[in-house]
Amino acid sequence: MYTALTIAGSDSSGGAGIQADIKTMTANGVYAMSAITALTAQNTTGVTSIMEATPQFLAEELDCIFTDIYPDAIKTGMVSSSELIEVIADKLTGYQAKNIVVDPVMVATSGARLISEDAISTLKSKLLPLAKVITPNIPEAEVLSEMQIKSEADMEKAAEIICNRLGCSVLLKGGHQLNDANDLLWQKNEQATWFMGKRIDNPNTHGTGCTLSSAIASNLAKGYDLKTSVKYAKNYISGALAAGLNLGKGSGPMNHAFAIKGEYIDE
Ligand SMILES: Nc1ncnc2c1ncn2[C@@H]1O[C@H](COP(=O)(O)OP(=O)(O)OP(=O)(O)O)[C@@H](O)[C@H]1O
Ligand SMILES: Cc1ncc(CO)c(N)n1
Repeated sequence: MYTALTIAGSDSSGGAGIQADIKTMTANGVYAMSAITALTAQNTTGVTSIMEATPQFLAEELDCIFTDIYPDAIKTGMVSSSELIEVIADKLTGYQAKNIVVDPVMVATSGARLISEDAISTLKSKLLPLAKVITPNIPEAEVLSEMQIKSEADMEKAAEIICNRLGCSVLLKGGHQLNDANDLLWQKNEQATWFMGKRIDNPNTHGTGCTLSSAIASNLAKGYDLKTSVKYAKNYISGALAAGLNLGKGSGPMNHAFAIKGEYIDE
């Protein structure tokens, strides 16, 4: 069985973070493991409290995983401090991890900040360069490229800047702000590949970013190339959104049980 690891924060409401990642990996037929960077007390309306793991504990989680069931792919999500980012970068390098997908989580859908200001520079210098692909949304890409993004042409410019600076491929997600849910994959030698998505009329988007990056990692674990992995992951998230679950008082979670599995759609 193919195996994948998520290194991320726990979401007590089960819609984002570790819980979204494990649901996604399982639904995509991959054995899921987790190294928890922080506990969050949160629900569909917001985050009320965060308790970080200690750097030493996170290091032990990663040692236990890598010395026993070696992951075929890894996804990282919420990592709130420089120290924790450094532990992850050291361990991923030391264990020669492959197929690393970094979701540079900065702010939750509800608006809560999930990373400290100084950790952003550590993320840029230590973790993002290890990634096969990073998956910023538009506000995160604005921080990483230091430019404003108002159009699909701006998305291409920003993705190129990030790719050149950090040396990794960039999947810039349009879902957040622009009208269509079109995502841009920028790879060093191939430049722009667009993944077109129709905007699904569903206000319940808690955990979309976590779900997409976990689906990509699952597909990489199975041996698909990056473009195919993104294509199937986009199909998965569209299925999970279209299933139309409506739970909670705020922006609710998606339905993984009825998400159509990525591989079976080829449009
Ligand atoms: N309403 C929608 N309809 C179709 N696809 C969507 C919709 N909203 C988001 N997506 C898709 O979901 C994926 C995640 O994108 P999004 O920009 O929402 O991530 P994010 O902002 O990082 O998520 P999060 O809110 O969990 O941090 C992308 O492929 C995006 O195109
Ligand atoms: C734990 C966690 N990770 C990521 C996000 C981003 O959606 C969130 N809301 N919570």
